Amino acid sequence: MIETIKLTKKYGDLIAVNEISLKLVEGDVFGFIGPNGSGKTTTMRMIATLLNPDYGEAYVCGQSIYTHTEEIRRLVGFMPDFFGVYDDMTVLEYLEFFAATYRINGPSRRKICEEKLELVDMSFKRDAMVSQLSRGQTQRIGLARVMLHDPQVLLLDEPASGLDPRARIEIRNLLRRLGAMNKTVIVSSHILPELADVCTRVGMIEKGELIIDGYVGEVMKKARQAIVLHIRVTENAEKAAQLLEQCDEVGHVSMQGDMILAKLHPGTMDYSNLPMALFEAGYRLTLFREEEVNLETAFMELTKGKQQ
Ligand SMILES: Nc1ncnc2c1ncn2[C@@H]1O[C@H](COP(=O)(O)OP(=O)(O)OP(=O)(O)O)[C@@H](O)[C@H]1O
Repeated sequence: MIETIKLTKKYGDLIAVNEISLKLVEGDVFGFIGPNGSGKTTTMRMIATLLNPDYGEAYVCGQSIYTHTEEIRRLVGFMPDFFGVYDDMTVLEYLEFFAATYRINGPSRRKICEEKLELVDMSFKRDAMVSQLSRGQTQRIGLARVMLHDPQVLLLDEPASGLDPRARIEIRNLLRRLGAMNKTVIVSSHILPELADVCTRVGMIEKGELIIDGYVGEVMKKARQAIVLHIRVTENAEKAAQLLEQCDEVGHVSMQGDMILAKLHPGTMDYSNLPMALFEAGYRLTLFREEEVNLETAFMELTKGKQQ
């Protein structure tokens, strides 16, 4: 659905996007994560044919961004991070106006607009003035707008920025629905937890370079190369830590307050000896569990050393 090959954009000496290669298929909801200025918008604008790359190639549904601009614009719905709305219109008029620009005419136009309003849970505001919407409601109308022509690919630039927690949850639910509808979605954010539970795939961009890219499961697996145990004993934690350090399974031990963090050697899965060793030395355990690997800890682990 979307393929980029060494996609590159420079602004003078600055390499805003540096040889990004990506391949996304139908139903992929790709969380594009990176700090401010890392190149997310620039990448999306190139895929949307709004900006010419300096080097590299991108295809949307098999069509090149260089030769099939018109076709790609029909296939893509791009929601920029900032977009204007026309104040003196009702919500429905606003959508009908944009539907007309997509040449959606006749009786189907109203129906399509109402369907998209339904999809973003905004039917109850169909007759409200656009100027009277909250920021979250405006974002949702923006999403309805980019879906009017039923694009196969959605490029959503920070759709949840500036929204309250409830509106963020609604955007997440909507992203899930889009994936279930077999759309291909790229959604950017500089906040990882915001996207962690809705994306099927994640990529992290730093200074124009894609430093991690993979299906959520793969990323977690990569990060899980070494199990970390969280251990707490009733007393003499420092001594217990020293004892653990002598065990064959353990690679590195550190303290976090009164908790011992024991990182096992990569690939070591069986650590059943460790509680035994502690018991036999007279320690009483109050905690013994594996550190949970969620997407956030996975990223922290995998990007160690890659970010300056
Ligand atoms: N038109 C331009 N001229 C010069 N430099 C630009 C231009 N557009 C973007 N840049 C630079 O390119 C880099 C990448 O910008 P981009 O907007 O793609 O980042 P981003 O990851 O989307 O950031 P944010 O999270 O802040 O939206 C930044 O250093 C930015 O200053």
